[in-house]
Amino acid sequence: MSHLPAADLGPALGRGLLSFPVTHFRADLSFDEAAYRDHLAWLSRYEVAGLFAAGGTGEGFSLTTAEIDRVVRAAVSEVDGRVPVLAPASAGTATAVEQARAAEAAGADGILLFPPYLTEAGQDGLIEHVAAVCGATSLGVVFYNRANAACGDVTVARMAERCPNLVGFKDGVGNIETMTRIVARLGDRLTYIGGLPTAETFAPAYQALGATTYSSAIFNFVPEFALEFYRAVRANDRGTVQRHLREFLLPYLDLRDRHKGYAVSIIKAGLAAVNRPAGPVRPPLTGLTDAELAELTGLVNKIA
Ligand SMILES: O=C([O-])C(=O)C[C@H](O)[C@@H](O)C(=O)[O-]
Repeated sequence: MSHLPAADLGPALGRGLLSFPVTHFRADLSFDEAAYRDHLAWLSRYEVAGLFAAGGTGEGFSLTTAEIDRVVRAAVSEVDGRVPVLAPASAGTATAVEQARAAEAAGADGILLFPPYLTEAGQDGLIEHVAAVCGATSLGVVFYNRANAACGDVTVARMAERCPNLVGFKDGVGNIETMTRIVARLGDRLTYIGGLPTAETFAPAYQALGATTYSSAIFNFVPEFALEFYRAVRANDRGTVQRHLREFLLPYLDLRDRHKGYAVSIIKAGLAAVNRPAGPVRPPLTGLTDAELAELTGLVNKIA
């Protein structure tokens, strides 16, 4: 099975917007592969630089390893080589290693390495975690800096030195000094990805820090708007960026911030709002109320 060489993955991702599709569930919360594939086929009309299957927006944290494998295989087959497909490696080191190997066998082009759950860890432990996963695969690996895997510049430099196939750094923390330090220290060695919830909000600032791309969850349900916003950011078109922030993104954030976990739930609600339902979210997430869904539908209709 041919994969994108690890050295080519980072530059490829840096060239356009990144898609993080939701994972479709039936009413009984089982994976609805047909609906998922249909969604990817619909999104394939729009140009992106990479697709991250079963990411955070894809509720990868609520899937079993066997389900992740099914979702990744469905994505690989549906995308059919048009753009790189990245698969998650998550949880503790042993599970993440297993998932990285399974992703390579499934034909994915890269790995998004999530923070290990629950336990706190020091910087040396995080380096060992990353080295174990990178060492288990020939695929390019993007490190997801967030929660209990937040790293400083020296740590990231040590990871990059030790792991030639560590190709990307996706930031979900939002510390400007740390990002500045990392980009100054590592330069072009890594591709930098804005990866905070509703990454559009931070995109102009992240571009100034060196991130040419970001993960877009809203691309799931307003793909044209998401791409227009991305192009405006890349072109430094501040007028368009600020208008889109005022007209859609800021009221959207107000709705998203009403409840913990809504950063993901609101994406499935958005799909319901555009008549492309993706089913419920799995616990521990909860769905939006009917009134909130109506508000979101109103917002989406304003930019349609
Ligand atoms: O795994 C994920 O879904 C993410 O990394 C985060 C989202 O795509 C985030 O950037 C967003 O909500 O736009």
